Amino acid sequence: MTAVEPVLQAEAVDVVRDGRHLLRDISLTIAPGEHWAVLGANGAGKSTLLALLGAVSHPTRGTVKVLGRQLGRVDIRELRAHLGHVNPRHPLRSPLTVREVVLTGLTNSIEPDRFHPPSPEQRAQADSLIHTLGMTRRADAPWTTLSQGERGRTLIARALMPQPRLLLLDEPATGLDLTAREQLLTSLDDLRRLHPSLSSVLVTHHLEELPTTTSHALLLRDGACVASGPAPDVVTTDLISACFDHPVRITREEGRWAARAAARPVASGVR
Ligand SMILES: Nc1ncnc2c1ncn2[C@@H]1O[C@H](COP(=O)(O)OP(=O)(O)OP(=O)(O)O)[C@@H](O)[C@H]1O
Repeated sequence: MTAVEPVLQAEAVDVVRDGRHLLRDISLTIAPGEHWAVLGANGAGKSTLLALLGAVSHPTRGTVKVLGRQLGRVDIRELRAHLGHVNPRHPLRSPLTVREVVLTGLTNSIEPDRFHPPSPEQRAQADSLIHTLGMTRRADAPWTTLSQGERGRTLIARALMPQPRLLLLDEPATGLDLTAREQLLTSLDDLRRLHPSLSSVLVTHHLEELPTTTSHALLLRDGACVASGPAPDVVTTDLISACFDHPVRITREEGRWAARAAARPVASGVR
């Protein structure tokens, strides 16, 4: 039996900036079909890790390999073609429609490439992704009129146009209201079921923002790994309390996690 090649492998990675360790000795292997959550408090190093995984920055020490090819040794554009990185601050100002925005994912450009119009197959692929992300009714709506949640789902469809092996999501539910957050999480679950070999990494500090299909988790604290592995082993009361340096109680219901402050022991004599 041949072993499945990991989509991404980070080994003993350190990131040092201005003499400060932002990440220390982080190792992570992501296999096809795995959906990782990276959890940690503000400043723990989550975005720094995601920038490494997205080939946006380089490690100070250690190696990052995308589909077996090492960051720093091969053309970075070639590696990035396998990585769907969703930038929540997408700098689009013009009123392109949802469909047009999704199609710009083919050229990873902000505006459409007028010299390379998409083929009928590519248009059909865009419509299929728009459908999976629950945006069919808004496919012809201009970007400038979209809600934050609709923009987020449009950008995920855009990132998927080049058929990446790994989707990187940095706090995709931040700022969304309850309905928009639930629509986003349902869309992510649908997407993962429809594309079983796609892998993903989702960064958040809110456990309530984890889709039910989250399979693995890595907990960061002050740039170091507190725990990593299958989500049920890692997203636990003890490990999350250690990660956030605060006593919390973790529950999981119908696949979704929730965290709340652990009840404090009542001191004797106090009513
Ligand atoms: N270029 C840099 N030079 C020095 N320090 C940096 C640099 N970039 C980030 N940092 C610091 O590194 C730490 C980790 O930042 P990072 O953005 O990765 O954290 P995070 O876990 O994503 O935080 P948040 O949840 O607040 O977004 C922070 O203390 C940040 O101020």
